[in-house]
Amino acid sequence: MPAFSTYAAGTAVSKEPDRLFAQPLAQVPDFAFNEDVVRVFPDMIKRSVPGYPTIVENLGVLAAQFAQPNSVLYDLGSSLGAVTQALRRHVRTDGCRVIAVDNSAAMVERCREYLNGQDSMFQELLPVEVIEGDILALDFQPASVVALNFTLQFIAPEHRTALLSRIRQSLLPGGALILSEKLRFNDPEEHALLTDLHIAFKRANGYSELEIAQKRSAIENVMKPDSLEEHRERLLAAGFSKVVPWFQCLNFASLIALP
Ligand SMILES: Nc1ncnc2c1ncn2[C@@H]1O[C@H](C[S@+](CC[C@H]([NH3+])C(=O)[O-])CC(=O)[O-])[C@@H](O)[C@H]1O
Ligand SMILES: O=C(O)C(=O)Cc1ccccc1
Repeated sequence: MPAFSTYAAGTAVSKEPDRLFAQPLAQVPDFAFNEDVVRVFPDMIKRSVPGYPTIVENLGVLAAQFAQPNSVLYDLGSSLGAVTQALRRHVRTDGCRVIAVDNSAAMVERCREYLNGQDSMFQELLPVEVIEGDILALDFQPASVVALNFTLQFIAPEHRTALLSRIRQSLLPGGALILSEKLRFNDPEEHALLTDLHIAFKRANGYSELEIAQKRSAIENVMKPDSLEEHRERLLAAGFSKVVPWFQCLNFASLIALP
């Protein structure tokens, strides 16, 4: 059995530092998961999302509790496959396989390279299929675990309930959806405080005021966070029976939703 200990152990991910927003831009384009982002993505997400390494690693631990024999585990919006790799480190249930899906060609190409690298080193890993496609158009197979790790916030708000309903319908008894998101807060003071603390987190991770401001304007049209209450109501409306938050660090949280 390979001795994995930390995020992405086993296959070296790119260590290129994120300086995408370091120079003043005449006009900040909308954020897109393109080649430039792919090159710096591991550094960007770790320095931007408080609790990200803890969420990813423990998502594997949680998934191992819900995985059912001979079922599919989905990693939706897989980016470079960090969640898929955590599933491979922790899930030992017989006959499970992972389907990772992302609609960014650049992400999918690099993700396949990482996972193929692992496959060639270790034989006993869960089989993985990486699909380049839109999760809104996915034909779901019966699944025991579905991970939406910071992906739903990039889906147009009007499509979110339909997507969650389709996920709910594909979930097997005993399975779970694990949903991680940036949160907004209905209470303006709470929202302002946690936003300021998130900015402090980014500053402490070496981002300048300019980088923070330009990244903020790049994501504001493409990433639309909801409140915890909105998530809970939408998940219940989509047919989930129980919603249990298991992690929050500043304005980033992860929930377990049970069928
Ligand atoms: N409609 C869509 N269909 C498929 N993929 C999509 C869609 N919309 C966006 N994406 C993809 O969702 C991913 C969101 S990043 C997930 C991090 C990863 N889960 C991680 O744990 O490292 C979150 C972040 O960067 O904050 C990107 O790779 C998009 O291409
Ligand atoms: O950077 C931010 O402010 C975020 O909210 C998180 C994020 C992380 C990576 C890509 C897009 C957004």
